[in-house]
Amino acid sequence: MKKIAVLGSTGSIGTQTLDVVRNHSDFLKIEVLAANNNDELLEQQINEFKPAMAILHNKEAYEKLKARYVGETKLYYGEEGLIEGATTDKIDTVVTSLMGFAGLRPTMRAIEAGKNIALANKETLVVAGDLVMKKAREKQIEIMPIDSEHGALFQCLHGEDMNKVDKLLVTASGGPFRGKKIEDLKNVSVKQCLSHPTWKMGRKITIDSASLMNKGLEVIEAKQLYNVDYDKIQVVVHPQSIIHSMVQYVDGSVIAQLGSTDMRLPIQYALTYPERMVCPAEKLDFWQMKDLTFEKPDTDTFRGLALAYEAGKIGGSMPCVMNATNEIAVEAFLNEKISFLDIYDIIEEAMQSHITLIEPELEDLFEIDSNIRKQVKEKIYKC
Ligand SMILES: NC(=O)C1=CN([C@@H]2O[C@H](COP(=O)(O)OP(=O)(O)OC[C@H]3O[C@@H](n4cnc5c(N)ncnc54)[C@H](OP(=O)(O)O)[C@@H]3O)[C@@H](O)[C@H]2O)C=CC1
Ligand SMILES: CC(=O)[C@@H](O)[C@H](O)COP(=O)(O)O
Ligand SMILES: [Mn+2]
Repeated sequence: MKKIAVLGSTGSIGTQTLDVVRNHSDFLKIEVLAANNNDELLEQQINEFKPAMAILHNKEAYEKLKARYVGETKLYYGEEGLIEGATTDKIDTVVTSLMGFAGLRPTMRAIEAGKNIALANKETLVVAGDLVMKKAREKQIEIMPIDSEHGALFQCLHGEDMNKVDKLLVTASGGPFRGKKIEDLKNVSVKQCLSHPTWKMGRKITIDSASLMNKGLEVIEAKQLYNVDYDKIQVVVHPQSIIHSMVQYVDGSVIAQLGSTDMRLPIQYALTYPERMVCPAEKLDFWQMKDLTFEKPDTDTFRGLALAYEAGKIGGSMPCVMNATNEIAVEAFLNEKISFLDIYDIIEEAMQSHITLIEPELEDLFEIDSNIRKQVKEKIYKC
């Protein structure tokens, strides 16, 4: 029985992870659940899965739940609580389905405690991939990708010699504004940005998909997971999102992984690997399938991808700066404080004024992240 902590159990990936566990309860057991604010949904999850521990990051939400809860699950709060949940002896695997930089410390502490990671929280690898991967090697734990592209790459690379890889081909839907030009994007609304053409996801990643920043974060995530140079990672726009990614080998062969747009498939594979188990995700029907098409990304219009390649190639503390700025800018866009195109300008400005720290330690990254957030918030909310 695999014993699991789900950090971010009330979100898009978290709830789909619980569905996977529901379907394979003979193989997977939830021992820890954690969320930020959503005490009501967390309580329902506690009642269904009866974990040993549950955590709410937000203390007020924890106090509300604590006041009414009478069951046996132990309740915790705050970052301390998250770390307790990510490192407890009661689990062997942590699903990191939290959103953003908040995932970094619990993930790192889980690795230090020898837990395997099923990783959805790409921001962790973007900000501190060198340190995280080094610690994972030291502790000999597995980091299994949940992100659909990286799960696909894992399958396409499986058993192959990395020296024979010519390119990782990371597919992108292109988002809701594919084909649009800068002029068309000046006044796009939050609602327009949140209507992703193929995937149903949390709000932050959906905005990242619209700006192509999600693809940029994924390029850095791929570099960290598979140790391939940036010039060997190519993004291919594939609007149907049927091919989740591909690997081109030196002989010209391309191996692709295909599937329906249902995250339960990569989540389940990350949790049951090397087993393949039945999954309720819709099966592809090649008799019904229409065209599969491919395009080059327009990085002049959707600058998120270009900024991420730049940050990734510079390395050190630069991806941390890009990520922190993006998180604050996306939040401000969702709160209608800035326009969609402002997101790019804010990130670019922060990157230009940052002096890169070449080999940052974890605590350096926490300090840089916190300072950048403060600076960017001051700029956005003053004007
Ligand atoms: N959604 C998807 O299909 C995909 C997502 N990912 C990645 O997975 C991660 C999660 O995305 P998604 O599920 O869409 O996000 P959601 O916004 O839907 O969910 C985020 C979850 O994290 C919780 N959370 C946020 N901050 C904290 C915190 N400080 N402590 C504890 N819990 C916290 C939220 O709790 P609460 O509900 O209480 O706010 C919620 O459960 C992101 O890194 C994303 O890039 C990757 C590939 C696909
Ligand atoms: C489902 C998943 O893995 C998302 O990260 C997805 O890739 C987002 O779609 P885009 O290709 O539009 O960024
Ligand atoms: Mn993805």
